[in-house]
Amino acid sequence: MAQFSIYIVEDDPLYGEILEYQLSMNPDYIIRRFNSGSECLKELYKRPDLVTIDYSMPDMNGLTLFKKIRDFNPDLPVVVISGQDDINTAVEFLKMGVTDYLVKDDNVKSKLWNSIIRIRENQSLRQEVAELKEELGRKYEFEKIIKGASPALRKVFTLLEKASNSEINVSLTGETGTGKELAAKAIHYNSNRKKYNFVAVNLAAIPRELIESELFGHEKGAFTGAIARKQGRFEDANKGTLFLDEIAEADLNIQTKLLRVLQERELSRIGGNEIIHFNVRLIVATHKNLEEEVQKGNFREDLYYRILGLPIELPPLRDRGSDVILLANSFIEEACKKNNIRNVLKLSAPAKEKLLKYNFPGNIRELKAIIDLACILCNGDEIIPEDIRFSGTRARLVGWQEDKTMEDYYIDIVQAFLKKYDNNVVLVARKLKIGKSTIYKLINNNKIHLTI
Ligand SMILES: Nc1ncnc2c1ncn2[C@@H]1O[C@H](COP(=O)(O)OP(=O)(O)OP(=O)(O)O)[C@@H](O)[C@H]1O
Repeated sequence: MAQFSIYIVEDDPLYGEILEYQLSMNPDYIIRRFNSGSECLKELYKRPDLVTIDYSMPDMNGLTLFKKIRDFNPDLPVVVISGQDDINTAVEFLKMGVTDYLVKDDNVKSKLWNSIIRIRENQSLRQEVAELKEELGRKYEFEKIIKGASPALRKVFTLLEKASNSEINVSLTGETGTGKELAAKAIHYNSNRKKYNFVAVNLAAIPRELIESELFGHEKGAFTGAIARKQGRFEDANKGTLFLDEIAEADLNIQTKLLRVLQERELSRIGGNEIIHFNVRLIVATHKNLEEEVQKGNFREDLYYRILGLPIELPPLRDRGSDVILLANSFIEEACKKNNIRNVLKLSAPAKEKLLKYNFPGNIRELKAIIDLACILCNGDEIIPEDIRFSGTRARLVGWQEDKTMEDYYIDIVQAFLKKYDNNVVLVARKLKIGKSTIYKLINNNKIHLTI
């Protein structure tokens, strides 16, 4: 067990010594003795784990001292040791929240010993309950922010929890609108860094020539237009989390600078000499396949390994089964509130069917926009299929690329099905109406990689 600090307030030096001697038999107990209440009060800021007080002290009586201790720390256990065997005083103290009331008799040493054991047991139980509550709170928070209950999302929740409980860098992948930024925020706000800043930078949204100054800051006059010193986003995120969205868009020059800064955990602003140390957790996101970008020579391999950390893939909405309806209902509720629609609208059965059949290339962001519009178009209490409008340009084949061959598409499709059905080759073969051996051949020839 950890060390346990006990303050003894006792004006009788002999009695104080006896108590100290008895308690110091336990090597975990760190004892300090005070001859008066005021001396003890001055040292409370050092956060003892327990205070024992004599009922009658020269400078203040036990009751006054106890009230002052309570004002300072309402949770600190206090044991009163009194020369008076007066039941009324004992009851009064106990009602006020004293942990124990002991009478100075021949057995007081062993009674105090047992009382401390009980207090410690209680404290560790309370701590355990608090920890369990916090853990529960965390789960609740994740599920409150990131809505969904599909098996694909459950796997993500497990990883998000691991990420928030640790300090590891995180790399989020997933198609546009799958909730990468939301996941990054959820990690931050469930982590020990939550009291500090969550800073998001979208590298695709900033002109190339400004990225360096945005990330690392600049000194006044560092370049034309630098009219004042500017702190960079790394500094803004100190002790917190820096979310670099669209990391694949960083050019090789920025990649090199990022690598150096991340390796050394220090930076200097453009045009400055001062070395600035920082402490950030990095979360990066991209809708591209970074490994492929490394192979193509577009992304530095050493930087890739430095930022990879814990990779988390956000599944596309079409792989989240009935989460589509769960999310739709939640967005309907939000939209009705926002638009002052009194009765929360319902999704009719054919409307649900229409949503479930769609492939949502824009994922959750697209679903949200579709639902917002449907709530406005809806005439009754129920959303009907006609209220649900898919934008023609978006309902295209996902992943369409001119340089892909028919075989590439074939492989993509089989790979996607294997992922969706947990690598169940027999089931995938049945769904796609192809032979099992065809799939096994693709796996054996390393054309398909089974992912977990
Ligand atoms: N599971 C979810 N529950 C509720 N809302 C969600 C969920 N996932 C995403 N959203 C919402 O969908 C929208 C898009 O999410 P977000 O911006 O996090 O996606 P993204 O993957 O970062 O997109 P992009 O790659 O385009 O930057 C946001 O409004 C977000 O709040």
